[in-house]
Amino acid sequence: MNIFVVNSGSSSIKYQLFNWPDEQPLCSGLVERIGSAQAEITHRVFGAGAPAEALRRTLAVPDYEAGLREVVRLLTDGPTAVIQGPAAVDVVGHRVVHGGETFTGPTVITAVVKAKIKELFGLAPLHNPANYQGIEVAERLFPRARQVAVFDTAFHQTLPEYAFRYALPTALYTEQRIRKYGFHGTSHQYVAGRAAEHLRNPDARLITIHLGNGCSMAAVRGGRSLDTSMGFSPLAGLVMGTRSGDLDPSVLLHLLGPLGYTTEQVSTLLNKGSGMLGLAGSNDMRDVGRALAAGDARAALALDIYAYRIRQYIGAYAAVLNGLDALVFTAGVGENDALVRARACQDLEFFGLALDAARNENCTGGLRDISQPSSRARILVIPTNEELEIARQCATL
Ligand SMILES: Nc1ncnc2c1ncn2[C@@H]1O[C@H](COP(=O)(O)OP(=O)(O)O)[C@@H](O)[C@H]1O
Ligand SMILES: CC(=O)OP(=O)(O)O
Ligand SMILES: [Mg+2]
Repeated sequence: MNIFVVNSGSSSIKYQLFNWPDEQPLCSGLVERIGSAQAEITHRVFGAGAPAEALRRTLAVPDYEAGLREVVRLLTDGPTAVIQGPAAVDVVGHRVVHGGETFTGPTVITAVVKAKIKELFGLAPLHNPANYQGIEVAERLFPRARQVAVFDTAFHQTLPEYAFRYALPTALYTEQRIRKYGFHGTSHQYVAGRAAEHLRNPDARLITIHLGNGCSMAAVRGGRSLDTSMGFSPLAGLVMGTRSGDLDPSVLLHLLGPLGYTTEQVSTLLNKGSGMLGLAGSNDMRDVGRALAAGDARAALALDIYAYRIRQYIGAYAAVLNGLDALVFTAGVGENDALVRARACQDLEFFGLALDAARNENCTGGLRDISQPSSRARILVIPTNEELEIARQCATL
């Protein structure tokens, strides 16, 4: 069986094709800057005889349909072909960011499921519309395949009510479903599973720290999410690439009232113009690192704020878990940025956490332990693989 996994973002598509049940990736790739004449496709083929280098191509990709069509061409034609045609794909697994309270596990996509995903556009305006478009295009391009949705929110549906409810009048929850949902669940679930295996402890108390463009943390025990830093939307919690994370809600009222912002402007400011971009001038942590090395004071303060927020959540989640077996760093920043990891683990001796500076600096490859042997809890770096986790969940259906 072949499972094709699609992760449609606001301007990109990440994809991976797996042969099942051996979990063997046949190829993977990324289409960036969809909607531009200078879009870029990076495509990698795995297995015997495959070219070692990824293929990179710049071309016009006006929309998702054009992007996925190009990917299908790479899968089926010429030297990159790994399958005969679209009919060789049995299942298409889609990352869908918001599943509300309706979806607690992988779900075969029907007209009813699509309508529900559409209803949730307002709660995840940066993500669900793109995910939905990815589904519609995949239905056209892989008409024979079963389409399955795997929701970012599903893993966090185990949060106890006292953790997911806000202290607002009850009717706002019962009638309007205003509550904490949490996101990046597929990633937290995947790395928590890997960590528990590594520790040989299925009941491990873990704090998983996903630092990508969007950033979130989760408190996980026995493979169940007990709390997480994102909330009603993916805007809450940590400082992110372009999102503010936690704020006093009065700041919004001040922007909307005395400062005369429209709701649209506030949304753009908090989702797209804040975080590291707003503080340091770039949402890419590599730029912030370079600016810091060049003595830029704004970059130094931005990194202080970013790391301080992570440390606050480590403290909170150690309390939620009543102890800690491991801290797990993952995603683009968490896997690659030794300075961010070092700053996030600073001054946590109280919790018995001791980072090994050399292991942290020289850390490449798969799962790595970067703590000192004397550390009471392990500090792990585990590359996330949302696509593999999505394929596994599709296979369970
Ligand atoms: N070598 C690196 N050092 C520091 N940060 C990095 C490095 N490589 C990637 N990143 C960061 O990772 C981010 C993207 O992470 P990723 O998990 O791919 O995010 P997303 O899935 O949200 O697009 C980039 O914005 C960049 O800041
Ligand atoms: C939910 C979310 O924030 O996703 P991403 O990090 O991919 O933007
Ligand atoms: Mg991501």
